[in-house]
Amino acid sequence: MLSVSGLRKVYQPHVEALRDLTFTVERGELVCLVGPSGCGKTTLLRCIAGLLEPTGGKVSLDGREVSGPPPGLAMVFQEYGRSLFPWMTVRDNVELPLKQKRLPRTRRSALVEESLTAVGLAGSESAYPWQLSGGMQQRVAIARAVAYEPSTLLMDEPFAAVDAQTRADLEDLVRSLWQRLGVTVLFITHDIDEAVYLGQRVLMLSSSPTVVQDEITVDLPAERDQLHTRADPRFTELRTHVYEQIQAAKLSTRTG
Ligand SMILES: Nc1ncnc2c1ncn2[C@@H]1O[C@H](COP(=O)(O)OP(=O)(O)OP(=O)(O)O)[C@@H](O)[C@H]1O
Repeated sequence: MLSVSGLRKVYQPHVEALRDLTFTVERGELVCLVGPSGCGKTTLLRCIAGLLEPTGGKVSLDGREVSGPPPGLAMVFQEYGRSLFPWMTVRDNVELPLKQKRLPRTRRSALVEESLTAVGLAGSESAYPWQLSGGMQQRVAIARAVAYEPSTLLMDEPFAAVDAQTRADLEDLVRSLWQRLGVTVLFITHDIDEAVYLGQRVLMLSSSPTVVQDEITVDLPAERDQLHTRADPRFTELRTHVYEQIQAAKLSTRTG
C-alpha cells in the first residue's frame, strides 16, 4: 500500500509546489491522478520515489517510510527514448535491474522471457530499442518494470508520446497486467478520458500549491474495452465531472 500523508514541498526561496497532499493507494488498487499542467506531479513522484526530501509530511510504501529509493517500487516514464539504453538489446535492458537485484542467472532469464511475452514482445529479445517503434519501446519499458516484480508501479504519463491507436492498446495492456499481477498502480496522466478508462479511482489535483481537490470512484464494470466502456453513458458522466473539477482548479488559480 502507498500512503501519502500531509505531503508538503517548498522549493527555495518561496515556491510552494505541494501544500498538503493526503491519499492512499490500497494494495492491488489502480488509481489515476490528474491535474492541470504544473500542478506538481513531478515533485510528488520524486517524493514517492525517495529522490526528493519533502518539506513536511511523509510517504510510506508497504508500511515503511520512504527515505531513499524504495525496493518495492518500479517506474515507467513518458520518455521511453531516454529511459532505455540504446546500446543494449531489449533483453539486456529488461535484465539490468534484475542484475542490480542480484537475482541468479536462471531466474533472470525466466523473468525476462515472461515479462516480454506478457507485453507481446516475445522474439524481440535481440533487437535494439532504436530498431523498434515508439509503442514497442514503451512495451519494453513496461516489461522491465514488470520483470522487477514490484509491489507498486508508478507510471508517469507513460503514453503521452505515442499515437492514439498505440495508446489505446497500451492502456488495455496496463489493465490486463494489473489484473493478472495484482500490483498496486499509481498512474499519472493529463488525459481525463484515460484516467477514467483506466482507474478504479481518480484523484484530481488542484493547481500549485497543490492539494487533492476531489476524488471519484469509477463505478464502471471491471471488464473494460475501448469501444463499449467509452460509449457507456456513465463514462461520459464521470469524465464530465473530472473535466469540471480540473477547469475549476485552473480558474481558482487565475482569480487568485
Ligand atoms: N527545483 C525547483 N526549484 C524551484 N521551483 C521548482 C523546482 N521544481 C519545480 N518547481 C516549481 O514547482 C511547481 C511544480 O512543478 P512540477 O515540475 O512538480 O510540476 P508538474 O506538474 O510536473 O509540471 P508539468 O505538468 O508541466 O510537467 C512549479 O511551479 C515549478 O515551477
